[in-house]
Amino acid sequence: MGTHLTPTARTALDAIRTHPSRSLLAFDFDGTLAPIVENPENSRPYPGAVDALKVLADRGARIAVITGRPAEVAVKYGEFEDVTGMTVLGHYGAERWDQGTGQITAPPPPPALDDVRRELPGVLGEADAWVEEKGRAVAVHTRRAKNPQALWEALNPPITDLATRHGLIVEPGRLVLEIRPAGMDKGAALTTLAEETGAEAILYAGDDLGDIPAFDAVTTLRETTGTPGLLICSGSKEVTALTTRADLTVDGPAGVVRLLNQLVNELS
Ligand SMILES: O=P(O)(O)OC[C@H]1O[C@H](O[C@H]2O[C@H](CO)[C@@H](O)[C@H](O)[C@H]2O)[C@H](O)[C@@H](O)[C@@H]1O
Repeated sequence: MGTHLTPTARTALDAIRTHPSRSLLAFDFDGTLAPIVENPENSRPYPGAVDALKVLADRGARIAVITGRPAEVAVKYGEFEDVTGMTVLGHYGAERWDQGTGQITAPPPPPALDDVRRELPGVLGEADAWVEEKGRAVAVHTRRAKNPQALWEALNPPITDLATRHGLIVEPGRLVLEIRPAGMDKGAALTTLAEETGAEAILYAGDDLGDIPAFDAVTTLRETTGTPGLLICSGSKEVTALTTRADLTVDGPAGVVRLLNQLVNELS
């Protein structure tokens, strides 16, 4: 694996192989562990993904998923209950589930979301969009529209305006515009977890724009603390922004699982 890696990425990979118990392996969910599907409620991990995570966790690696999903939903869809010591950070890090306790911590949803919910139908009008209710956020999906990308682009300005008027932000993603509170992102979430675990090597895998802060966090940790990091892009035609930042681009969730299995086979 990874014959053309940069020196820091190579160091990270070697460290993970040699000392999995000192490593933090963190993953985005949709588009990285789980293939993209039309209906978000049907999203499930690629076959073999969770089995590979279980083996790595049993070898002592700290496994995390950092997702835009509510933590409870990611744990349920991912069937992560048996991955030893795993942490799921939901809503970009605002929520947390730990396998050890089975507990979820989640701050209350921002009251401004109620106003957004009231005004959203007027903003969407007759648009062929689907609204996902997420508790601490609402996501407007265009994947099932006749022209998904055109609708996404048309809805971006009015949805951004709606969010801004209510002190919220828009998280753009793969044919989705999510209205959510500011103040947390996957970079801050990953940095906190890296500090908490004292990880000596980090792997992060993601596919979408919301993963860029996590990629940046790994880069910063490499530069400031010297922690070796390996950045994996779960490649797609929909998002190309991560490929230039990644050490390795693989072929979507199938490629991520291939890589995990390779890692499992290479553990010392
Ligand atoms: O941070 P993630 O784990 O990548 O979650 C981001 C969003 O993922 C989901 O939407 C995406 O996946 C759907 C299922 O494959 C797909 O239909 C949709 O087009 C994608 O944008 C999820 O529904 C969102 O709530 C998450 O924020």
